[in-house]
Amino acid sequence: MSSRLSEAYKTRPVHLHHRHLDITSLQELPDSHAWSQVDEYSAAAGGLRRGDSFVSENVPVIDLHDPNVLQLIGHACKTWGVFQVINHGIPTSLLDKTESTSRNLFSLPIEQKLKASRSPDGISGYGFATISSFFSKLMWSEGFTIAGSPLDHFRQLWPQDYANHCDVIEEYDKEMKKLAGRMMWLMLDSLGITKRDVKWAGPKGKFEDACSAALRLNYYPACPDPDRAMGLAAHTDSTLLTILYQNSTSGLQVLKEGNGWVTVPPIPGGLVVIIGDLLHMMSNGSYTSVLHRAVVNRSKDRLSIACLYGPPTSVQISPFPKLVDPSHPPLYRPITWHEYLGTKAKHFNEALSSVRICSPDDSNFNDDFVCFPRKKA
Ligand SMILES: C=C1C[C@]23C[C@@]1(O)CC[C@H]2[C@@]12CCC[C@@](C)(C(=O)O1)[C@H]2[C@@H]3C(=O)O
Ligand SMILES: O=C(O)CCC(=O)C(=O)O
Ligand SMILES: [Fe+2]
Repeated sequence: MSSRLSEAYKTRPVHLHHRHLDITSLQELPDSHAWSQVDEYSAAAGGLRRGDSFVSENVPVIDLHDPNVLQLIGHACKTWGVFQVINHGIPTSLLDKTESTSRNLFSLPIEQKLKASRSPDGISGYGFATISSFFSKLMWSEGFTIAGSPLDHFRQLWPQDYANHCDVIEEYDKEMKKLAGRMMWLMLDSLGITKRDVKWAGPKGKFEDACSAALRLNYYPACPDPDRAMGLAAHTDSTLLTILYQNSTSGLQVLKEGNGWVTVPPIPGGLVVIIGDLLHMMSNGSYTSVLHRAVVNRSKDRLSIACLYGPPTSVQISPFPKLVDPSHPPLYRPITWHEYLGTKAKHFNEALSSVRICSPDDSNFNDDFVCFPRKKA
């Protein structure tokens, strides 16, 4: 796995002043984890509050063998910014093995997990999501990020049998990167972008070896008071795209205009594809980087594995010239992934609008501020 991504936080360390608490055995929600605002954004998007039931639209499920796959993907990217894929070619056995390694990791004693903690200027290791620093309350989840080789951290976690767990994670990373490269072309194709338009897609034009990815293992224990807790706060991903495996417990929700928060139900063997901020910029705003979050529940724990896929960290990302003309001026200034991760660590959900080109007569200019007002828990 590439370790270039690990450089991104060296100049902008993310200090988290939270104490680690073993939340798995708690019978009550401690004040440190009690959120007063769990339904932010919902009213603005025209939806109901958590717990209210109403019929809403469903996140598209796309069969990658469907003859209309390009149109289906293009439509999903524009209207939802998220979809699920089936017939993607990733063997169920690999998904099962990776889930089993992740479960094994999170079931280790807290002292053991803390031996593999993420450092403030690092990306890899056990610890809170980087966005935790924006909230006064803690999230009801544990996480482990892997960028580059997992070997050093896994040796700390499993001194005896780290090798097998490393093999599983490395195989998963390799397969996910291949699928992400394939998804990239399906999404770009449906925008009319060809290999000639993407100079950094690597020698074979398949994004392989050119792109970086980080894996984030997320674990959400069952929660004694789920309505006042937050598994992972609403955010967009700072990626080109994210491929998410979720086990059979639901919890992922996306914000959809006119519907509010919509649950992405787990489907056997399915994988969720989430458009990130960089693809939003490259498409000049036509593909939506969707605001999403993870909620928790009282009876079941939940596990998800995100492959956060981005371009080579020092390539300038900007709207494709093909998608720009006098009536569609570029909406974003060029930025590298490295710089954008730093911007996200500083501005969180306002990062995207901070990269937006300011034009006084652009009536949409303030849209991002309207959609993503920064909220404290
Ligand atoms: C490459 C990355 C994207 C990410 C920050 C990270 O350095 C590694 C973890 C990623 C993650 C996963 C959970 C949500 C998120 C917002 C976070 O805090 O850590 C994302 C970050 C992101 O997309 O900005
Ligand atoms: O656990 C989930 O469903 C969401 C995880 C996520 O959004 C992330 O890791 O970026
Ligand atoms: Fe995410």
